[in-house]
Amino acid sequence: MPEPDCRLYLITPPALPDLPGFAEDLARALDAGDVAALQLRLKGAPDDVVLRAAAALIPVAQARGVVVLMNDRMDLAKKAGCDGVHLGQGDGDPVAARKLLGAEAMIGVTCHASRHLAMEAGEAGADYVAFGAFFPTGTKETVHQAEPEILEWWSEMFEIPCVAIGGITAANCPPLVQAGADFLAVVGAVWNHPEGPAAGVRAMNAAIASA
Ligand SMILES: Cc1ncc(COP(=O)(O)OP(=O)(O)O)c(N)n1
Ligand SMILES: Cc1nc(C(=O)O)sc1CCOP(=O)(O)O
Ligand SMILES: [Mg+2]
Repeated sequence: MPEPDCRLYLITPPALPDLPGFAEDLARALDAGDVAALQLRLKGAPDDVVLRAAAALIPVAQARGVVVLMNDRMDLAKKAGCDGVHLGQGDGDPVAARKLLGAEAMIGVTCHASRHLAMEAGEAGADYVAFGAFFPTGTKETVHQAEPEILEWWSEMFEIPCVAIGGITAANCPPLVQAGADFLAVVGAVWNHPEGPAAGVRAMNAAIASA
């Protein structure tokens, strides 16, 4: 099947108290539909916990053609054998990440709601720029609010893909898809879906396809 223009980018819940159980949930979620990428985002977890999670989850994702990015930490991305890293504005330099992880690595950069940050990230060699938060979210305290116009502007001006993030659900995502988001990054819409994560992936895929 051809890949859709806009794809789902899944981020792990902030903590994984039952790693074997989560690995099974992840496999079921990825088997339920189209997911382009998985980000390991275990905020505040010790390095050994993150590396153990990576060792359990990377094979599940990669076996299904899903690329795996480490959040925040280019050093752990390298150690764990991730396909790339997602860097926030305080998480390190994309140029240094490229040097460490190599030409094939996927490097994403948080740009909040800033055209300037996005152009800077593009010049630094980012493989995607991420804008958000588009909607209120219970996953993280956010201070920046983005509007769909920034996706429209970016996708008209630049070839580098853009990711939309923050409170995105099947119900509210159509304007982001229509504005040109290449990826929708979600936590709650999948992991907190009332019928389970597989249903969450199916709902997001259906909403993207009909947007
Ligand atoms: C795809 C994607 N976009 C944005 C973020 C946020 O990154 P950051 O601002 O560094 O915040 P934390 O995620 O580290 O709390 C992201 N993780 N992924
Ligand atoms: C990790 C993250 N970064 C954001 C940003 O705005 O940069 S919003 C966010 C949380 C995304 O989780 P959910 O899909 O549950 O809202
Ligand atoms: Mg970060």
